Amino acid sequence: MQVVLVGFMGVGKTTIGRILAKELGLPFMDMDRELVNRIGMPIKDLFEQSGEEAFRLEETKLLAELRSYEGVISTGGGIATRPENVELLLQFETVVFLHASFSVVNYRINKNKRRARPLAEGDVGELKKLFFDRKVSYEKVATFRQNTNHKPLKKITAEIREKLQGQEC
Ligand SMILES: Nc1ncnc2c1ncn2[C@@H]1O[C@H](COP(=O)(O)OP(=O)(O)O)[C@@H](O)[C@H]1O
Ligand SMILES: O=C(O)C1=C[C@@H](OP(=O)(O)O)[C@@H](O)[C@H](O)C1
Ligand SMILES: [Mg+2]
Repeated sequence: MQVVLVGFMGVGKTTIGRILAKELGLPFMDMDRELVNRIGMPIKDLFEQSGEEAFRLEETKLLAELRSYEGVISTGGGIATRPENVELLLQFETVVFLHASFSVVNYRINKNKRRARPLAEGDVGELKKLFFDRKVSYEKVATFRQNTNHKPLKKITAEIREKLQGQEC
């Protein structure tokens, strides 16, 4: 089984992916964590040293490698912005679009500063624009959507599992 989680920064991809994988008894891959291991530095440092494009190239390479990965994959929030990633994502068994309101993701990003997100460091207006601009690309690749606003994590993963089961029938 392949389950890929997409959605904006702070929507809960990493947190939910880890729990969902455990509940389904599947391996878990957080793409950002894997990329940090591979490039040997925090994402923020790569952005500063080599630019965002260098990160995007590594991200696409990893996504292509994961095409036959059996498990739960948490992507980074920018995954659906490149057309080549959209093509790849459409080939995975199930892609879940996690969504929440802008105020919720903005709150979560701010309380979670330690995990540096270079694209969230600027003006809140820019972040909001990115939030709305990216929505359409997540929709394009999604098999189904899952709301993560004001809900306990276990309830979110239970709802995803129910939708996954519904798909099998
Ligand atoms: N359903 C939720 N309710 C409350 N806090 C959440 C929820 N999902 C995620 N969080 C918190 O929001 C922050 C961002 O979550 P994270 O999983 O890193 O998001 P993403 O990988 O989508 O950027 C973390 O501090 C996490 O604990
Ligand atoms: O939205 C983005 O472009 C990014 C989101 C981050 O992942 P999360 O969505 O897990 O924060 C990380 O991949 C990188 O900072 C770029
Ligand atoms: Mg994450």
